[in-house]
Amino acid sequence: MTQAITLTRPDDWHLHLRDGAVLATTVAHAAAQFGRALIMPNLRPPVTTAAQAVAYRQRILAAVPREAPGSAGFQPLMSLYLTDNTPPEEISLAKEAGVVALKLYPAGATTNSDAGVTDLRKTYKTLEAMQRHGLLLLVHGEVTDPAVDVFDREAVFIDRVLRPLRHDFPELKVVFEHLTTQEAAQYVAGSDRYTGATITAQHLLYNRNAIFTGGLRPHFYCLPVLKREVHRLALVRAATSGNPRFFLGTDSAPHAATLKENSVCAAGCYTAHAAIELYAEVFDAMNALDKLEGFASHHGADFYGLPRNPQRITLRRESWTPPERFTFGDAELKPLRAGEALAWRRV
Ligand SMILES: NC(=O)N[C@@H](CC(=O)O)C(=O)O
Ligand SMILES: [Zn+2]
Ligand SMILES: [Zn+2]
Repeated sequence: MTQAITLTRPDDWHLHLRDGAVLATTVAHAAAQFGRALIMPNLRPPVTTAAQAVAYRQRILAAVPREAPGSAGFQPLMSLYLTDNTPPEEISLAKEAGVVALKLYPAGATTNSDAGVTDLRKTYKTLEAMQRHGLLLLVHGEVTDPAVDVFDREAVFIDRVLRPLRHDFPELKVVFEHLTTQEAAQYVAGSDRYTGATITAQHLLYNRNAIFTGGLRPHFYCLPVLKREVHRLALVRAATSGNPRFFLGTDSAPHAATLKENSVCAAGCYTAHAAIELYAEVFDAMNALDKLEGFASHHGADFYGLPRNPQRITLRRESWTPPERFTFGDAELKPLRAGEALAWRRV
């Protein structure tokens, strides 16, 4: 049995840090393991301009714990929230400001998506500018049509939105975020080098039974929602296949515990406290620890056209139990697997 593995410092290509006092917790967790993270713009109000992204980046950098070994070099990569009205001129400003991507939230699809896109046609001039300037489009891939079953919304998105988009913008780099279905994994595996995808730890570790074990478990509720076992297995095969289209994006999405343990539970799982450890469990279970570095540390950087991180991290096979809760501003945050043992530990 492998007792330790050393890999290139990984990156998180899909991360929610939120803003304000909670950055002390969310940034510290991410910076401790990741070299870079692609920061999601769904704040309230959303990050829609280059100037807002630059200011948000400064607030994140100010929260990096400089004294913690390995954390000091943490680099947040910024994205803008695409709206029906994002002017094409904002794209060159974004490019100059170092913004790397725009995020498509179909209006109403997920947390803080009410300012999202109502009709992709309205954004075509902006998408053209993105294709021209080499900014990526990151998509929350679910339709919002109330007639479509919640568990089918990702698969329907592929046909209704993604295929036409790919046809109209063949050289726009698109990341299909947080895959949850076999259909999505197959679609990405069969597409060209302009399409990539992130996969979260929770979608690799759990199927939808986790939400209902012995009662309703809000901390397993995220969007897109966990699916059947056949889908989980398809995602595990994709992640451990070595295919460079698939890479790590935790979608760690913190919400105050009171908003999770609520009659209307907020969508999002918090995994940033032990993300690489959770992924290691999955790869280990598949006897595929040799594929972890590609998925976690190489494929995403290559897809984004950025250098791989020069630093390395080491994980040891050692059981440890993360805390039940973290401080989250003046609230509490309950992480995935709170108080449950993990098999791998960062050295
Ligand atoms: N994944 C989630 O369930 N929630 C995310 C939004 C998102 O990534 O869709 C959040 O911001 O809370
Ligand atoms: Zn999403
Ligand atoms: Zn997300």
